[in-house]
Amino acid sequence: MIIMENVTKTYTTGVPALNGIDLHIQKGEFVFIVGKSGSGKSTLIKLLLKELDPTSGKIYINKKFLNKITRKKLPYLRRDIGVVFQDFRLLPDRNIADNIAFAQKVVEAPSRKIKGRVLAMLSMVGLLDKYKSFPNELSGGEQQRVAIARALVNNPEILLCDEPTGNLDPANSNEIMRILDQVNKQGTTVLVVTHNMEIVQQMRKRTITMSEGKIISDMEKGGYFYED
Ligand SMILES: Nc1ncnc2c1ncn2[C@@H]1O[C@H](COP(=O)(O)OP(=O)(O)OP(=O)(O)O)[C@@H](O)[C@H]1O
Repeated sequence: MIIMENVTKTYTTGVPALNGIDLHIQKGEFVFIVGKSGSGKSTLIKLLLKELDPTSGKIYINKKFLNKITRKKLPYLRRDIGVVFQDFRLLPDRNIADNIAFAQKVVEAPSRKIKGRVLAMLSMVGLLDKYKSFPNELSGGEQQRVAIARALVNNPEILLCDEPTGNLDPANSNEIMRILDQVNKQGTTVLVVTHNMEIVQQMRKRTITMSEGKIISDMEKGGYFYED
């Protein structure tokens, strides 16, 4: 599903942000990626989305060889991957139903199908009654639930979350994790970058620890490498 082979990324500054990453993630896994600030987590996410290309090494997603995907074919890759960010990134001038529908319009789904899918997604994140609200009328936790609904509306095989609970209090963070767990149990592969070690401990999922551009531990069920 996701394969990285000896992947290196060096920015123009010359510092290797990723240095020899070997990573295999199977379909249906739930994986946390943790590590100190600057350890290379966001760079790894950007490579998976092909926002950046590796300096060396190979990346495959769903058997697609990312190194060889042309810019023109990028939308096909992006259909396989939903993304959720720390800062939600909703469109402020559209209500939440339109925020979610927007992602479907981008892939040119028929309008009847869009409506049904948007309602199904809103129901999944428990926000059916708020479909006409605008993002600024929702709490942070609710906005993140909308962002998850938007990321899943095209039924991607993979959901990438970059610090999804970074702006949320513990109760909202737990609710987001409950939804991500449910999404994973329905078959979506879920990858979560986080600094929230409490959540990592509670969830007991595969946890990869990065340090200085390398994977320094890869443990089942919430084990991670303590670094100080
Ligand atoms: N655009 C860039 N140009 C040059 N160096 C960069 C760039 N982006 C990141 N870096 C460097 O690459 C390294 C890895 O950064 P990255 O953002 O991937 O870390 P991170 O683990 O996601 O950090 P954080 O937890 O703070 O988000 C750091 O040394 C960072 O300074």
